[in-house]
This record gives sequence, C-alpha cells and structure tokens, in this order.
Amino acid sequence: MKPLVTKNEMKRVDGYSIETIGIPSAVLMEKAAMSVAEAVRDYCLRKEYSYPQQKILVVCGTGNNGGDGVAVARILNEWGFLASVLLLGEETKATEETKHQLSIARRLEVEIQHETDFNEYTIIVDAIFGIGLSREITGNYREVIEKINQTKSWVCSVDIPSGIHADTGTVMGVAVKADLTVTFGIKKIGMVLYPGCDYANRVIVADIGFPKKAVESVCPKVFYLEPEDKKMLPERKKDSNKGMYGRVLIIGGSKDMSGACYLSAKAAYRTGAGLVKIMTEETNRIILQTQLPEALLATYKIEDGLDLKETVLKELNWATVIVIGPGLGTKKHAEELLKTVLEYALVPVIIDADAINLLAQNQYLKELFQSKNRGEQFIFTPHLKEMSRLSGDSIDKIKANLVSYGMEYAKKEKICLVLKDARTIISDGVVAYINCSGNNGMSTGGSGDVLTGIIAGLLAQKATLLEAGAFGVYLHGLAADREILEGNTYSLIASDIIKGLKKEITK
Ligand SMILES: NC(=O)C1=CN([C@@H]2O[C@H](COP(=O)(O)OP(=O)(O)OC[C@H]3O[C@@H](n4cnc5c(N)ncnc54)[C@H](OP(=O)(O)O)[C@@H]3O)[C@@H](O)[C@H]2O)[C@@H](O)CC1
Ligand SMILES: [K+]
Repeated sequence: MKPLVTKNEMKRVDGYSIETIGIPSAVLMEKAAMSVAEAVRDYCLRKEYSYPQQKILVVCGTGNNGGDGVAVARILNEWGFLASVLLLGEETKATEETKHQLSIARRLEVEIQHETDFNEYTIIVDAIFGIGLSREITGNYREVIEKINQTKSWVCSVDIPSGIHADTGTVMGVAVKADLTVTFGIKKIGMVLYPGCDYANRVIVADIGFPKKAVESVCPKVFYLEPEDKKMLPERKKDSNKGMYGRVLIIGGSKDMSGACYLSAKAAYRTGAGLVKIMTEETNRIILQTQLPEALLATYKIEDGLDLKETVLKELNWATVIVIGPGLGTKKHAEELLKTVLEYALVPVIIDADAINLLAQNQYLKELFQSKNRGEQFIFTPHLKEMSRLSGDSIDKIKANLVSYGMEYAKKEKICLVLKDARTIISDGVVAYINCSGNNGMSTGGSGDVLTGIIAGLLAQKATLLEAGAFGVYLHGLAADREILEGNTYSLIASDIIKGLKKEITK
C-alpha cells in the first residue's frame, strides 16, 4: 500500500524536509535532476542511441520545476549528450534555486535559449510546471505545450506533466502528453486519476531523499494498492470447514434477470465464501440450479403479494453478509425487500445496483436507512450515474473532484463507499483508496455484479468494510487484467473476470 498526496501535502513534505529536518533544498533538487537524467539516459541506452547525435531540449519554467530542468540539462551535458535549455517566463522572477541552477549552467556553458525549433530534438524534457501550477495555462506557455505535443519526440515530464492539476488530474487548459513521468518521493493524486494518468503515461517514483518522517508528518489520507498487498487476502486455515468462511445471502434477480445474481454468487464463491444463497423469484430457480448448483436457493413468488417479510427475516438471520440489488428491479416487492433489510439486518450489507436506485427514488427508504445506520455496516457500490441519482449532484460535479467527493459522501452517510469509475474510489470517510488495477474491457455487462460478489466473499471471511471494498476492487481489476489476451480488451466478458480470480487469488 502506497500513499498518494495532494500538492499542498507535497509542499508540506518538501517544507518539513528542508526546514524541520534541515536537508538543503539544493540537495533535493540535485537528486531530483539526477533521477530524471538517469531516466533519459536509460531511454537512450534502450534505443541504442549514440550520445552526441541526440539533441535534447529541456523546457524550463521559472519555478523550482524549471530549476530541476536546468540541472537535468547540465548533468546530461556532463554525460556527453547535447542538451540545451529553453527558458520560458521572466528570469528575474525565477526562484532563488532556479537562478542558482541557471548560473551554474551558464558557467558550464550549457546552451540557454528563449525560442527554438522543437522539431530538431529527439527528446524533450518537460520542466515547465510542477506542483506549483496554480491556474489555467494561456499565452506563450500554452503555445509551447501545444508545440511539444505536436512533435514526434520522446517526452519525459519532470515530477508531473505540466498542465495537470496535481490534486484532481484535470487538464488546466492544456497539458504535456508525456511518454514517461519521473515523480519525486510520492505519486501525486492527479497523476493516477484520469485524464492525468493518461498524460503522465509510465511513471517512475524516484527516491530523492525525503525522510519517512517528513511523509508521515502530513498523515496522507489517500492510498493505492500494489501486488504485494495481496497479503490482505484473508487467512485460510489448513484445518477448516465451510462454516468458517461465512454465509452470503444475495437478494436479487427478477424475472428474466437471473444473470446478475448468478455472477455475484459465483464470484463470492470464487473469492472463498463458505456458503452462498440466492434469494430470488421462483421463475429463476431452474436456470440458477443448472448454472450454479453450488448455490443455495430461497425463492418467492411475486403473487405471494408483499407478504415476504417472514421469509426474508429467516434468511437475514442465516446470513453473515447480505447483498441486495443485483438484477433486483425497482418494483414494489423489491422496495419491500429493501425495506425489510434496512429495518432488520444486523450484519454487513452491500447495497448495490437496483437497491441504490430504490434508495435514490424513495425518500422514506432514505430516511429509514439513516435512522437505522449506526456506521460500520453498509457498503454502497454506485457507478457515477447511480451516485448522481443518489446524491442529486451532477456527474460533472462528482467527477470534478472524485476523491474528496467520495470521502465526504462516505463520511456524511457513515458508509463505506465504492464509487465505480475507470479509477474507482473506495472510502470510509476517513481515508480513501484509488484503484489502479483493471482495464477498459471491464466496461461490460455484469462486471459490477462480479465485483459485488468479490466484496461479499471478502466480508464473509471477516475483512472489514474498507478492506473488503479496497482489496475487492483491486482484485477485480487484477483478475480482469489476467484475462486480457495480447491487449484485446474488446472481448473481455464478466465471467472471464471470475475465471481470472482463480489465477489471481494466490498468496
Ligand atoms: N525544494 C523543493 O521544494 C523541491 C522542489 N522540487 C521541484 O519543484 C517543483 C515545485 O516548484 P514550485 O513550487 O516553485 O512550483 P512550479 O511547479 O515550478 O511552478 C511555479 C511557477 O509557475 C508559475 N505558474 C503557476 N501556474 C501558472 C500558469 N498557469 N501560467 C503561468 N505561470 C504559472 C508560478 O507563478 P506565480 O503563480 O507565482 O505567478 C511560479 O512561477 C516540484 O514540482 C518539483 O519539480 C524538487 O526539486 C524537489 C525539491
Ligand atoms: K513538469
């Protein structure tokens, strides 16, 4: 698990390292520049370029990002490359560190230009703006970034692609499209969210010597998971029985909609749940028994009227985890089922799909939920449209600041929120995870039902709500990545993701 920071948090890490610990700013800058120069050299070595023939342009602003860039040009020259600086903005307004770098570079006769023909360079290093970007980019800066993007050069961004908002990943008017981004110390939130992560492309996190204490001093609240976090998988004892791995009840599936609860149930089993029972309409019995004989069934007939309460209560008492929503529909009986769950469930509950829509539509269900929820019991799994229905906010507003929106909503409603998007946000209102696994093949029917089943399977094995949400989403993405053949994301279907689980669930 690794932290992600906002630009203010990163500035505080910088400040703490320099002022409290006493590491000179110039030392950090030198190490930062060295890590970028090494990345450029590695690229040249991979391409088998001979040094003097390659012209490298380092485009620098007047902030410290530009200072890093000037040092990169100087180091590359020392290594035998032909690297020159294109300096943008007024030198008199440059930071002290950048002025210092410019004077060193001049003494070593590094070429410093104020305009150039961008097509002359095989490699461009982008050191225009880093975390100090504070507004939309206009004028000459904008023209230069557009020209960089029009070249065929290989582009390496210093710290973050110039123009990407470090907190939200949005493009501030225009942004550099990098082939590689070398970022310092910690990834910034904006470079893992879309569109920022597309602009950053491949990312190297360079250790430039920020002490652990400096990072801890800002108490990061946003994280991402990595393959080593597979250790979050719940323990499975050698001496075990199915009773130890929980009982998942999935309430879902209406007439002609048995697929959703089938996928959830199968995914819960494949994640390790002990027993899975599907509560659904009688018309789904044959198909579910044929497709997934491992699942237990509790069926009802709609014509039984709305008097399902006793049946539901019996099943609620049996379950250690409840899922409500996959393929449920939003008819009157579905409303009754959700009402009973909200009123009587005492174990973790995942509110998914149509159950979210029902909550969004019915003020009395919302109020019932709020009156019953004491925290630590509910996971909501909306995609952006469902989130918008639920909260009444526009998708644009939600997307504008996905992480803080998700955190605030989770905090306000005292839930664990799994806000599904290309970068899913998982939050309990205190911390948030941004999921970085998965691929665009997952935008396919049933993918969300599989995720719900995985999260339920983890809850059944006693993961906390936040662990089940964050790790479940991560595992879901890894499983989907496993099933992509030679980059073909078109053909991925939801049941492939379940297949991928079998391969990814390894310690
Ligand atoms: N010692 C350290 O701290 C270390 C820092 N490091 C490096 O420093 C970077 C942060 O440096 P930074 O804080 O100086 O900000 P930076 O990103 O260079 O830009 C600020 C300049 O841009 C300007 N500006 C902003 N927006 C603009 C716009 N839209 N259009 C036009 N101008 C705009 C802004 O002008 P102003 O807003 O003041 O008018 C100001 O002049 C960080 O990313 C890392 O690379 C590393 O070396 C490690 C050690
Ligand atoms: K940059």
